[in-house]
Amino acid sequence: MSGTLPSSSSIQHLDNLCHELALLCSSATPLELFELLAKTLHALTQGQPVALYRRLSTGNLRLAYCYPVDGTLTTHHTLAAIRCYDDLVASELQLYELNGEQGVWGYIGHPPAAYIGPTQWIQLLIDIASQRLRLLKAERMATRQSGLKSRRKLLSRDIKRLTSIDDILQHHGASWCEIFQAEGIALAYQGDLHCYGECPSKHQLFHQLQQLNQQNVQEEIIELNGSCQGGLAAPLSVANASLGWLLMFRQQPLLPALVADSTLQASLSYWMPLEASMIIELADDLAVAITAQEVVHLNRQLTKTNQRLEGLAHTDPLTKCWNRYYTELVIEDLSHSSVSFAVLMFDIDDFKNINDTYGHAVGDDILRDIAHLAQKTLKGGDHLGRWGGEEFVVITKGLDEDVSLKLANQLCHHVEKHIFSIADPVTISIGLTLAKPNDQPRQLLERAEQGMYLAKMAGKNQVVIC
Ligand SMILES: Nc1nc2c(ncn2[C@@H]2O[C@H](COP(=O)(O)OP(=O)(O)OP(=O)(O)O)[C@@H](O)[C@H]2O)c(=O)[nH]1
Repeated sequence: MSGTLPSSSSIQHLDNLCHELALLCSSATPLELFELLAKTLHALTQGQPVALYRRLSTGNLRLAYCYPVDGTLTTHHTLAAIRCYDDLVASELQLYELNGEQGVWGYIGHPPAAYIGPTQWIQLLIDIASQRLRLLKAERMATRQSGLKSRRKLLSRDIKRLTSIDDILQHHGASWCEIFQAEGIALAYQGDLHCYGECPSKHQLFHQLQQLNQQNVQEEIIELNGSCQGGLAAPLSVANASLGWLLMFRQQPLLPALVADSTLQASLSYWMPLEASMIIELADDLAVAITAQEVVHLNRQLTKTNQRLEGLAHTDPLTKCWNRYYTELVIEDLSHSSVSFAVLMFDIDDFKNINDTYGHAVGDDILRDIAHLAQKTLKGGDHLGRWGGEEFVVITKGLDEDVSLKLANQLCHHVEKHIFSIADPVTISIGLTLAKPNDQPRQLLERAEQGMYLAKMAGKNQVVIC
């Protein structure tokens, strides 16, 4: 071109080229870009089919796009058969390199054409397209990476709140699908499958997992074929222990409806290396989250079991109030503290008579009723324990003698007024004592018992302070 005036046809070409370049520069997705580039090449070669191959990290090639979309692979079988650079060279296709960040990203090519537009313009078109592709990919990956980063933060924050793997998938599945442009996610953990979105059937998944586990694979990530075509599997592992698999699925092939040929299907890649590494990051987070969740769950169960055991060890089975062992501990503890407290010991009057008249089972009911009644009379921080047989002990804190006496009298009164299931009256006798400095538990209890004995002596159904 240099030194000569351009002809009118080359001006026309230039016009078209400027238009194509403008379109390429404004393409919003790689697919749109491939379409435009292939369409332009198709026109410049007077209707030759155009194929685009992506270079994999293994050095092999994969057909990623072809134009025209319909029918090309049926009429040009050789395009689909190209799997490596040697195949490409042997094919005699007219080739152009698409350069990515790290060298050749892929190739675009077409069968030799009888007429072809000016090659330097085509090269310019390819260069601009490569540049645009790099930009689009960088932009898209940056958005997705930052999306994944914030979802990973949310996952670690949610570990304690989410109660199961299904719960994790319900809360995060939709966002992960969006970030990875996937239709479905499955988590295989301890022989169970948990699915979100559109996944292959459980039968197909179990079959696939069997294969994955048998392969004893060393790779970090595996693209799936066959019935799980479009799936990517990343191992869930913590500290080198394998827990299961994270599977992601893209059901839509890059070449819609073109690829009936299953050998070609097997050679299609649905995931980019950067996506794969992002999925590994997610799998690592998930493995930690699931393990942490398991630990939280086990801890909760352990705490519950401990509480139940502790409750059983400290509770009287008949009346459900504290037992003597625990009541002794409470008195022991309070005796060594500076807290002021009073001890009430009470006993059901003529209980042997009640048992003899109405039977032991009715006697048990009366014991339960009295414990319930006492519990209702006492305030929140007070302690009620069954001391043995028909004897109970109450410990109440922070009350002086007058208020303690009032409480004891109230208790007597409530029992007397209560309507029990028997015709005979039911009453109690109470011994009351206040803890003195340097009191030993035994001294305290002896005084309370003495008071109770005196109350019985004085005619029962009353309180005596000792
Ligand atoms: N139903 C029932 N009876 C019990 C239980 N534990 C002890 N007893 C009975 O409580 C009765 C206590 O009788 P005594 O010690 O003679 O005292 P009392 O008849 O209440 O006479 P006073 O103390 O003088 O009023 C005995 O008959 C015991 O068998 C129990 O868990 N259930």
